[in-house]
Amino acid sequence: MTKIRVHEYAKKVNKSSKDIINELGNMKVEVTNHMSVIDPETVTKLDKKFSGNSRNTTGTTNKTNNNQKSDRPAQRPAGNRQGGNNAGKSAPQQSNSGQTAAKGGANRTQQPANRSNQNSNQSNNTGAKRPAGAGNRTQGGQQAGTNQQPKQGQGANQARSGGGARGRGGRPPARGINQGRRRYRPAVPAQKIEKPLPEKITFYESLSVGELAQKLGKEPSEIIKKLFMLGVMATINQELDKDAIELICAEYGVEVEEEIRIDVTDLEIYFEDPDEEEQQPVNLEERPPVVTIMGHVDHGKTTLLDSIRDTKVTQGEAGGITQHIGAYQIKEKGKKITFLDTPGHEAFTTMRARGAKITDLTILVVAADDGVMPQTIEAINHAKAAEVPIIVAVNKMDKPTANPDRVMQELTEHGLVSEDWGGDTIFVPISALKGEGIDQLLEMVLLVAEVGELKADSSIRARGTVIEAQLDKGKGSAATLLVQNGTLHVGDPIVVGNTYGRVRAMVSDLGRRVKEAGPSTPVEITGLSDVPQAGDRFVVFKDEKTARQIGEARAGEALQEQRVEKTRVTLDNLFDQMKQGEMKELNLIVKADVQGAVEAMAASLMKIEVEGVNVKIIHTGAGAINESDISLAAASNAIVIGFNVRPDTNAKRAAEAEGVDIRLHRVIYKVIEEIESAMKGLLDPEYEEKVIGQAEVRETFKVSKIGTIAGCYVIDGKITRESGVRVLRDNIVIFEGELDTLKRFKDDAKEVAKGYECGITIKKFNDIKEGDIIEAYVMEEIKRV
Ligand SMILES: Nc1nc2c(ncn2[C@@H]2O[C@H](COP(=O)(O)OP(=O)(O)OP(=O)(O)O)[C@@H](O)[C@H]2O)c(=O)[nH]1
Repeated sequence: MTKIRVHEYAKKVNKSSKDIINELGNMKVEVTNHMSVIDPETVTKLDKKFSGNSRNTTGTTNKTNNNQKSDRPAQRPAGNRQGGNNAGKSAPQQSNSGQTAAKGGANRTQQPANRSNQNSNQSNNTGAKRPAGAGNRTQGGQQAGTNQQPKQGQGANQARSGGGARGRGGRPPARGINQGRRRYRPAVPAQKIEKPLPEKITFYESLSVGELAQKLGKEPSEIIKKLFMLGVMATINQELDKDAIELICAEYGVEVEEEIRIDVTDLEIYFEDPDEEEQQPVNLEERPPVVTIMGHVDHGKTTLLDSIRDTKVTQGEAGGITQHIGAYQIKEKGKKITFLDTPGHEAFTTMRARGAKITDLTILVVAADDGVMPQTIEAINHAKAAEVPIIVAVNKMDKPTANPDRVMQELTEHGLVSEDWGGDTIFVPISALKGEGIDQLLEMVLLVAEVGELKADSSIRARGTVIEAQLDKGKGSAATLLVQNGTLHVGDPIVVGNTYGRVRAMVSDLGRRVKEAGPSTPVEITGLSDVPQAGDRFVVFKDEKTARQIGEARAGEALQEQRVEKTRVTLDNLFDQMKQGEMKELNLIVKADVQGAVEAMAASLMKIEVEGVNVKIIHTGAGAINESDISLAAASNAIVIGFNVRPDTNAKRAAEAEGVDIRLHRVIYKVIEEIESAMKGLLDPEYEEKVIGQAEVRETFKVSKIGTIAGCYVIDGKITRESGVRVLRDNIVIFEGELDTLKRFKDDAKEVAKGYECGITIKKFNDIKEGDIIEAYVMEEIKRV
């Protein structure tokens, strides 16, 4: 007889390699794996064991005396409900014999094959005693849960002593599960071929033990055992978390992937991962760059935009009457460039605040006769925060006072170093007024765009961003969209922000009706059910029904969200957000009275070290906190720190509207302390009461339905509509509550100052008398100064 490998022999006798390896183990013949060679002598022994197994159709089992781990097949055939039921209860008992159970696991999976194919030899008494003994089995199953798992030796004896003995304790408790699951199997099961393990399994959120077993092609009992060995007690229906799933799969060398279900109503997904059906952009082609022009007031942004449009748009587009739709497209050297024609960074940042990144490139206009100004710096920081490349257009070069070197010098301090000086920022001297240098500027735009490798696929359904939108008397809702990917067609079912519809008509920047618009093209569309907002995303869907569903769902969500305030970072919630892992970087904007203080503060703030969060200063400046600071803060989720400066009125209003946190200080170390404490979660908002004024009650009037009106005279400070009030009678507080109405003569007043008369009513209090003093107060947050 020639030498034969394990797997070859297994094939020959119609068994799995594992069976053979086990059998060899029982015979005390050592083999390492299925490739191991079996010597002829052993083969003969094996033959004795396996010979004629194909004739065996009785369902009896090959039992060896020392193979007590394989005692189970004899018990398995017809189903046993109790056995299954008991599985859970009995699982803990495995602890008595965890080792045995684990070792046995491998054998057990192959048992059915033994059962069907093997002729019984010296150990087949087990099987022989139970032809189709359902009764026995039921009992066995019931008892499995209540009996202790035997030690190996015991098991072997019990196996030999027949089904009954085994039923009382000869099987591992978890086997009940198998029995439960197999109750519909025929008494003589077909040969079981072990399923190959999958390479990878996927799951969503969690899997039950049963589901995991199914995915792995294993018996649940095997998984339960593995879990047990890992210290986890589980039942078949128990849900496993990601860690447990990964642990088990690692044991089998199977890869795990957690499925992330996509929220189809989130339009952002169509931008980040456009993996929606066939909508994956594959035919990527070059697309025109989208350019925003920014710069300080009066440095020539509008003039430049007009100059470019006038010189370029009309060329080759004779007859077109440019119309303002928020963006326009030109052609330079055969290539298109799209300009957003709302100059200034407000529009730019508003878009970014809404999560839309549409600008590929920024032209920073700096007047050569004026140099770098506060808004120039703001623009730089806005562009940097959005990671958009900057080309500097040094404007007004026609002026005799033009000093481009100064501009270059000053911009160096802000990280923009000209190529001439060894940096990588492109500077182009221009005169927007005279149209000089425009060609070079556009050439540079194309160059930077080329480096940026801007690509899009015009064959997919369109998606992009709203540049402007308004309600037009004649047209209804009209929105200028910038197509960022794909092609937009008339008739397309579209979701725009929280509204939807079908594109009824499209008008280009030249005022022409068009049927389609490709990547980077701005078009004005009509046909939406409502007016979207600038910065909203739009996505075209395959049919109107989907668009309507998603649009309506988004409108519903938006309504709900309106009620829930946006959670901007404030020092008070900073720690919570850090804890929730939402923040890794704390963005700060630092404004101070003098540049020296700005630098000192920025330097100290950068030194703060708190684990898990970095301080990033995204903008600094000397001077009052202005609206632009707030919009940058809102877009970048930053906190504004004012050192010896205050926000101006517009900034205050904007900060309130946007929920931007402004912290005002007069001592540097207090600023540092406050930020540090907030990062460590130590900051509690503190409030104190501040009395703002007193009014004396001179007369009272009782008016039905209104109650008592107190005719008062403000004797100190002022009374405001929002203040809390206390009623003092002979210096004793007799009531504390809220103002209801505050009137000057017949009109509602916001506040009434000292020396004036007013009428006051107090909520839920009518017992006002002449001579009472109404004290007004407000609760003020204590600024940590
Ligand atoms: N001499 C000269 N004047 C220019 C040039 N560009 C713009 N100007 C003038 O500078 C002034 C301001 O120009 P705008 O284009 O309105 O400046 P802007 O940056 O758009 O200003 P805001 O819209 O207020 O932010 C106007 O009087 C322009 O005529 C130029 O290249 N040369």
